[in-house]
Formats: sequence, structure tokens, C-alpha cells
Amino acid sequence: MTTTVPKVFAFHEFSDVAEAVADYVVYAQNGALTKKLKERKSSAVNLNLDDKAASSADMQRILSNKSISSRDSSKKAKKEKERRFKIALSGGSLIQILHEGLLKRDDIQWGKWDIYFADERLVSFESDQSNYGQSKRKIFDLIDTEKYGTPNIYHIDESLIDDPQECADNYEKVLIKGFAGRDSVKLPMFDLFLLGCAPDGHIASLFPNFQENLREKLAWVVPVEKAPSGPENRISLTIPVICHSHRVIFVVEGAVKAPVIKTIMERPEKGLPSSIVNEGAAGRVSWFVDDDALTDVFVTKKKYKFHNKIEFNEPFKEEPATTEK
Ligand SMILES: O=C(O)[C@H](O)[C@@H](O)[C@H](O)[C@H](O)COP(=O)(O)O
Repeated sequence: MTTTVPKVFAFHEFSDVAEAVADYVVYAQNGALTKKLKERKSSAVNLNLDDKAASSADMQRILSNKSISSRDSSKKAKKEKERRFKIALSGGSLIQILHEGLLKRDDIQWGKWDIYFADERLVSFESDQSNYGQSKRKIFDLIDTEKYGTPNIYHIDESLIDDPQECADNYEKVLIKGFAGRDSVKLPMFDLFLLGCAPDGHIASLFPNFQENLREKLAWVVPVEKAPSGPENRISLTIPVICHSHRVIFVVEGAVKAPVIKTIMERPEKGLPSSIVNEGAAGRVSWFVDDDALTDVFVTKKKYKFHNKIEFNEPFKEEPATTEK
């Protein structure tokens, strides 16, 4: 493994992390929803009905070119309207970060979001251990859907929580459907993949010592049994899926995370799951970390530059507190 160093944005406070992550999510959303479609070359020519030189055959050609061109642009407009923002969410403290950051924003086009889960703990949705359950209670149920639309949310089938393999296979089918079928896409491409990192180094539900899962090349979703922390049975999206995303971010806060962040940043050769992603998605990975989690970590910290300083429902701090490095 080489030593790819990702961008690390550092912040004083949890609330600063939340604000910056929300800004980055909106930036990714806007990028996904306004991506330029390749202009199809149109052979249309200017129509000049007074042009006496134009023969009737010429006129026919001109008129038919004109109608192809207008068909093209209405197809393009339709495609643009149908564009979706595809995002994968992890669980843990990330949900609280998103709760604090996203719900304040008035520039989120929730109705155009397709939300999937990076992983899921196989417990009832009622449980506060359920990633979907927690996201629903802390985010989805609180969206003003009349104003911003309703996102499509793709969660596991709760009736399969006793069978990790079946549950993983079923969720993979959900992804295949959402990403246009496995025959046409080798891997799904999320516009944004959001990850946390636990003190033991697991990301999504990919644990450091579960080498088989970490080496998985074909499956999009794997079952996880006997997880060493939290609920034992889980499913997780795999490393190739994470690394195929357009953008990946890690959101980490708290002094308890400092030792693992130190290993990830300073000893990538140890091959922790995050280091594999830093390498596999090099150039597309950003870390949003608070100062506590960076205690004694030797890494170049960047100051986050906001992309969308927009009207917040709450007064917006003129100078968001980020570290000056
Ligand atoms: O379901 C899970 O276990 C999560 O998706 C997991 O990967 C999480 O992101 C980390 O455990 C960090 O969680 P904290 O931010 O709460 O430490």
C-alpha cells in the first residue's frame, strides 16, 4: 500500500463539523443535479423561410433537422428533471451531525434524493441501534416535505433481520434495481458516500479483522456476523462500492477516536478499512474531523472553505470556526 494522504478538514467544535458537512453535502447535491449532459451534436441549421434558394428538398431537411433538435432538447430537459442525488449514509454519530447540519438548510432538494445505507445493524427499526430507524426519527421524519419534497429511502427488509445472508442478498437486489441493473453497471456509483469511523477502526460494518469482507471484490453487499462491537449481525456495502463513489467523506469527532485516526493517517500500511478507502478512492476522499480526534495526529490540516453560504433559517455565523492551518 502506498501512502495516499486525503484532505483533512479540522474544526474546533462538533457544531462546526456539522455545519461544514452539511455545506459539503449540498455542494455534492448541486454537482449531481446540475451535471452537464454531453451536448449531442445536432445537424440543425438556421431556418430562413425567406431564403428563395432553398429547394423544397432543402426545406424538408431543414424542417426535419429542426424537429430532431427540439426533440433532443426536450429529451435533455426531461433527463435533467429526472436527475437524482444518490447518497449512502452510515450510522452512529453521523446521524446526529446530519440532524444538526442538514435540517437547518433551505437549499436541500430532498425530493430528488435517493438515500441508501452504507450498512445496517440487523435489529428492529424501533431499536435505537437501527441506522434506518435512527435516521428516520432524527432526519427523515423532520423534513418539511411539503416545501422540499420527499426523498426515496432504501432500507433493508426488516423481516429478514434474522438471516444476514438473505438480508444482504435482498439489499443488493435493491441496489441493483436502483442503479439500473447489474448487467449494465459493474458497480453502483454514489454521488456521495458518508462514513464514520469507530475507535476499533470499523467503517460501515467492515471491521479491521474481517479480512474476507475487506477483500470482497464481487458482492455489493455482504453479511456480517459476530461483529466485535455493537449488534453482532449486520450487512455492509463493500469496499469496491465505497471506492467507486464520486465523493467519499469520513466524519469523525471526539478524543476517543484520536488513536485510530493516528494509525489511519500515519500508518496507512497497517491496512485499516479507512486506509484502504483513502487509497482506493484517492483524490475523492475528504475527512471532516474535530480537533479532539486529531490530538497528537501528525497530518496536514486544511481550513474548510464553504461552497454555499446561504440563507439559514437560523442566523448564519459570518466566520465559521475552522482551524487555521
Ligand atoms: O452501523 C455502524 O456501526 C456504523 O455505520 C459505523 O460504521 C459508524 O459509522 C462507526 O461505528 C462510527 O460511529 P460513531 O461515529 O458513533 O463512533
